This record gives sequence, C-alpha cells and structure tokens, in this order.
Amino acid sequence: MNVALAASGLGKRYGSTWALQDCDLLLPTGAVIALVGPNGAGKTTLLQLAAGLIRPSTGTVALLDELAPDRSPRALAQLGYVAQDHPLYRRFRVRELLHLGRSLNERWDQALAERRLAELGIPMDRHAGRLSGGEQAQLALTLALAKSPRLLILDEPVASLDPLARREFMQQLMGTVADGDLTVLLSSHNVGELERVCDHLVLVADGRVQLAGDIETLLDSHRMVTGPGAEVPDWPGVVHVDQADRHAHVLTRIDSASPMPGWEPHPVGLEELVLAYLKRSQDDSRPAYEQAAKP
Ligand SMILES: Nc1ncnc2c1ncn2[C@@H]1O[C@H](COP(=O)(O)OP(=O)(O)OP(=O)(O)O)[C@@H](O)[C@H]1O
Repeated sequence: MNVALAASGLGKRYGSTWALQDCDLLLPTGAVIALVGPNGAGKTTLLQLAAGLIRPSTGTVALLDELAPDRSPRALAQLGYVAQDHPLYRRFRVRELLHLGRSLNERWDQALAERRLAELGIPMDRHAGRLSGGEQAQLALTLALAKSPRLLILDEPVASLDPLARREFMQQLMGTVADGDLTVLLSSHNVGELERVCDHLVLVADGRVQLAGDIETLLDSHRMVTGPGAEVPDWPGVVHVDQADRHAHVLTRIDSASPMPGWEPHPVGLEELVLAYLKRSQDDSRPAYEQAAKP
C-alpha cells in the first residue's frame, strides 16, 4: 500500500485535556478517506495535525513522499486544506482570489476554477464576504481543488451545502480521485452519504481511533446477528448489543458470529457499523478495536 499519511503515537493535549491520543494510522493514497466521530471527538485536531497547522504533543505524523521530510513551500504546494469555517479574504473579489491562487501555486488549474464557479453561478466580481454561506464554502472548495494538491484535507466540506450541491461535490471529488493521483481526507457527520463515496474509514471518539480500515473490508468482516433476547452474548468479537422486541441485535466481528446456532447473521451497512462503534465507545472504555487492515 502506498501511504498518504502515517501517524504513530500521535497525540495533542490542551492543558489537561487530550484532544487526541495514541493515534496510530496508515492511510492509503488514491483514496477518499472519511473521518467520522461525534462532536468533540478529535477530528479537527487530527486534520490540523496532518496539515501541520498545530504541533503534536506526542508522536509523529508523516505525509506522502515529498510532503514527509519538511514543510517547505514546495511540499506545501501539494497539500490542500479547507478548514471547517472555510475562511476567505472577505474583501477580495472572487476573481482576485483566483488571481492570488494562480500567483501562489505552480500547479494552479485556472480552467477548473473558472468552469466550476460558472457552473455554480458564483459571479467573478462579487466580494467573497458578500457570498452566501454555501457559496463561500463552494468558493473555498474550488480554490482548494484548483490548487491541484496531491493530498486534500477537508474539514466538514459539505456541512453548509444544500443536498444537491453536497451530492455533486462528493461525486466531483470521486471523479478527481479516480482521474489522478489525489488523496482526499475529509471529516463528515453524514455517514449515509459517505458510503457511496469513500473507500476508507477512520472513526474517532473520545480522542481515540476506534476503528480504521478499508470500508469494504470492514463491512465484510462484521455482521448484525439476531437471536433470543434473553441471552446476552459475550463473544469476544461483540461490538454492541441492542435488545428490542424480545430479540437481541448484536453487531459483531464475523469470525465470532458464524458458528452460533439459533442466531441469524445479516450484512451490515456503514451507518449501522459506525453507530455500533460509537455506542460502544459511549457505553464503556474497552480498548480501541485494532485496525481492520491488520491480519
Ligand atoms: N485550541 C483548543 N484549546 C482547548 N481545547 C481544544 C482546542 N481545540 C480543541 N479542543 C478540544 O479538543 C477536543 C477535540 O476537539 P475537535 O475540534 O478536534 O473535535 P471535532 O471532532 O472536530 O468536533 P466537531 O465535530 O464538533 O467539530 C474537544 O474537547 C475540544 O474542546
């Protein structure tokens, strides 16, 4: 696997609060990687650490080849980052922001920027501060795409977009990744939407990585198993148990689910899987589940 991001023992502490701790990750290149987790889980912290905007308190984070050894201007030119509040120079007109982007970035794709903004109906002579919230988000995303980065880090990129715009943007991301050597790491709360678009998942809760891996592999390696509600299963692979309608619905790893007589396994969806791990992290403080990529 070509590695886009490698984190080892990565942690960030603010005073006595650990925003992120013990984070070990290997993320592949050429993928759309979803970072999910509840509010305050540590997603933004992880993205800021990856982008080099904050320094780790513990451990290390390295990015793909040229980006790894230093954060020189040449290396940073290959990294795109759009923060959650997509900050822009509000007094600049759209065309001035494009001019700035073109002046600062060797790999700038002016045609892409102009085409995308025209499709979105965003006027070139409007001041960025006068655009609607969704238009500002679209402008920030356009500037990041036009930079032609090799690694694009997006913090909740579609949160302020309408449903159609969200879908179109995610499809465009998929297309861009499929066409070239782009890797996208994005955080989102909309798990349903991610299943169609993302290849890889990182789930963070309570400042720790709870689950990480290729989405197809993760779904293949888990089942929802339904059985008699009176029995509370205690198999080693159990992630979470929901008891309802005199039945128990157990989300479990597949290796421990198959040999259970009287219990019926069903495939799981991404949302079900994510919710089970989130509920587990709320319920108890069992150690984080090992990365699915490991044997
Ligand atoms: N600059 C800071 N100073 C102090 N605490 C911080 C700082 N930045 C983040 N934190 C804390 O670290 C934890 C993780 O925050 P982070 O912003 O990474 O979460 P998040 O998963 O991105 O949340 P959300 O989904 O709400 O955006 C939170 O408890 C937050 O209060």
